[in-house]
Amino acid sequence: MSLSIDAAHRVAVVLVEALPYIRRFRGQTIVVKYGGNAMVDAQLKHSFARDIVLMKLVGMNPVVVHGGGPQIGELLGRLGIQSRFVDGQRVTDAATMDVVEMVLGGLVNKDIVNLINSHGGRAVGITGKDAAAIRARKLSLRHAGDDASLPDEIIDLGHVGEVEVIDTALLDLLSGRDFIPVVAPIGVGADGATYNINADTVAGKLAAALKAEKLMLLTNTAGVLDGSGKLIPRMDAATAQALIADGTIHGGMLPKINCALDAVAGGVGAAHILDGRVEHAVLLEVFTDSGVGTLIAGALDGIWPAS
Ligand SMILES: Nc1ncnc2c1ncn2[C@@H]1O[C@H](COP(=O)(O)OP(=O)(O)O)[C@@H](O)[C@H]1O
Ligand SMILES: CC(=O)N[C@@H](CCC(=O)OP(=O)(O)O)C(=O)O
Repeated sequence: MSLSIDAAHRVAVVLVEALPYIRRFRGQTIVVKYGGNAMVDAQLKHSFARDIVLMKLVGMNPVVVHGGGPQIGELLGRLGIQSRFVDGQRVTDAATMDVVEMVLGGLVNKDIVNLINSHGGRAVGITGKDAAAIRARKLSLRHAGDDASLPDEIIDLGHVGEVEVIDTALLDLLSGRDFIPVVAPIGVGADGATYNINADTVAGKLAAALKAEKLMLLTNTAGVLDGSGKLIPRMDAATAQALIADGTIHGGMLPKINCALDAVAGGVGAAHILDGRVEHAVLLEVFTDSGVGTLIAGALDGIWPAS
């Protein structure tokens, strides 16, 4: 492929404009949670893969964490296994766990690896079992009842896990050797048990463990919306808590906000909730001052301290 002089000139102008951003993020880790529409629409898939490859080429260290809830649901449906969610978490019995591991660690993970590699990247897919990168334990979900004098109800979600510790050795090795890690949100217990973990949660914990400069969570809205449906461009922890309390933030946005808040409290520079329906959402975030979507700033931004 060769460019005309006109096209090459346009490319040169753009590259020069991008230089300050490339310099700023060179050598920095950027964790991207990939899911929602960006993962099913063919055109968006290719634009996402190109963004990740370009980030790597200019010296950033992208680490991709992926979801796959709809894909798991589809195979469970074909197998006639019912799924039930409590607070956005899939109740996971042994048969469901097998399907989750097959779909996330197999189909979805390798599809993303293949996609990135088809655009010239060198992606390596892992689950949290590889090198025991994601050590997990069983999640005990607490539910406060209406009567505050009674103890919280503990809900058993089966093989759903929470992250105990992230071992970054393998991820560091891969990123350091120019590979792009693609991580499926499966954890492993000290006893070798397999755990199904919410992908947003894994992305947040991974970003903190890798001391990432940015955590980007792609979703299917413009970002976090206020009560009248308008995008909130910036948010601090207090505003987020107020919007959760009054119900403006609910459902699938809850784990995203919570993991974004955890990540910035854990030292990640900033977390962004981005519109995965927009082409090149990831690059738009990196190459603009104002950014796109909702920014939850961390201590490194100097806007407010991590709690
Ligand atoms: N305040 C809010 N702003 C934006 N989306 C919200 C808000 N509160 C709840 N949501 C819901 O959260 C959804 C995103 O979560 P989810 O569907 O789990 O995303 P994904 O599949 O991308 O992980 C949105 O589509 C929207 O329905
Ligand atoms: C415990 C739990 O619910 N795990 C999720 C893991 C995948 C995921 O989080 O995928 P999305 O990001 O596409 O929702 C699940 O089983 O669906």
